[in-house]
Amino acid sequence: MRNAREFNFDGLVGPSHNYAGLSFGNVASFSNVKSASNPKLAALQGLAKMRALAARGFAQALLPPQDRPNFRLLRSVGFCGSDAEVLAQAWKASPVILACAWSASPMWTANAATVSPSADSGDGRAHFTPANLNNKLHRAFEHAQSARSLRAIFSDQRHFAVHDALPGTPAFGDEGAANHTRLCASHGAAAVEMFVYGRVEFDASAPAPKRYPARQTLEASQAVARLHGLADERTVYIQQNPDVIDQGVFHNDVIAVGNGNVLFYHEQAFADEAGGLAKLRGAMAGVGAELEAIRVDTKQVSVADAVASYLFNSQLLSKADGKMALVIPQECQENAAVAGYLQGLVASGGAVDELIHFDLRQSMRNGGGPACLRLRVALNDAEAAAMHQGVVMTEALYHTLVAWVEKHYRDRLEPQDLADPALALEVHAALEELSRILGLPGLYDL
Ligand SMILES: NCCC[C@H](NC(=O)CCC(=O)O)C(=O)O
Repeated sequence: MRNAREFNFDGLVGPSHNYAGLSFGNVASFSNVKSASNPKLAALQGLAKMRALAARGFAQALLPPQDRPNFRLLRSVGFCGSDAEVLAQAWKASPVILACAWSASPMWTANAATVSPSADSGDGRAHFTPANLNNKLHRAFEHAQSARSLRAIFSDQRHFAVHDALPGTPAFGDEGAANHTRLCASHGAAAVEMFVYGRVEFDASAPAPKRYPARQTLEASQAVARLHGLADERTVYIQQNPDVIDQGVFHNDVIAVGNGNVLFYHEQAFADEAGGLAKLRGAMAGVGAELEAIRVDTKQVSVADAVASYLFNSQLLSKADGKMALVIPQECQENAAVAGYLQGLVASGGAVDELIHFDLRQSMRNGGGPACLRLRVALNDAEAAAMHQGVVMTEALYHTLVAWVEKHYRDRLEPQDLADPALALEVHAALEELSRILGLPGLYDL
């Protein structure tokens, strides 16, 4: 695969972004439950990141938000009547189910799908498997629109295959690219695909967390690898350390990030660090790449500081000069241990020589950092030309979307606002206009 570039598809934050405390095991989601959110600011913060990275020459695109509230979900669990009546009944009977139907969680596109570029797959096409996200009610229905959006953008079946999500049952718990990393010599070269799982459904003796749920199973990772036709010798499965899941590391991308031949990770990330790295090194030798492991010790940065600052939920981006930039949330600079560590990292002469930081506070308060907000899709020139162009970030699209956000988004949402039928009408109007802006007329089933 020549001339490949890695596109980052950031989630455009939807107009119903709110703090509902829906993600047990995600510390930020739980600590900010029922506080007031600012959807307008959230969307503008996300757009500012996309614009800045596009302006730096990184390939940048977006995935659209999803239709909310999810009336199909609300009606399927017995709320009935007009839309306004459905909202009123749900608010009275179960505000938490109502919040699930409103969640803007599709903004975290690292969980939208797992992606295997054409250089890795069995049939020379780029493969996408939307994640079923079945561990959480508010996320378990995202895959239908994720598949629809991906099929609209990657519609050319000569180049792309978008699968259906895995069966939505605990054995196949799948959280997408948040637990998946490619390690390779360059984006266009065949890579080793590393899948990190939290538990094994059919092996009761395998370690598992005790306090918080493990959302990704080995069985799901293996199924995705099969669907994508990945070669066994280039596929590595590594178990996440169950103790860090119990400390709030609900996805591997909260404690490790990889890019090119670099794996940046915390010493406690994996159940068997030495064994996992040996498997990676062996597989990478087969694709002519040598692993550069950047290991952060607990005495440098504790797991608690990693979770609070989201140091590892950063984007590692390859620059034209061969070095890498680390895209971090500003919380990293507000944490003394992490800020000190990062200063040393960029001064060390290693792969990472630049820090780019963003204010993503609105998303961070729900446990989503820079890496959660993006889905990586490595594409060669022919594939990049074949995908829908209306989602590629440009200065013009940025300004159009800022005006669209200013027109349609509220700057404050509190729990009781989710019972307001006017909000549902506002969201529909916004999404209808968005599908026109993006040039995707059939994007939503409105
Ligand atoms: N990759 C980051 C995902 C963050 C996401 N948070 C949430 O869904 C919080 C929603 C809320 O509590 O309102 C999650 O935990 O899956």
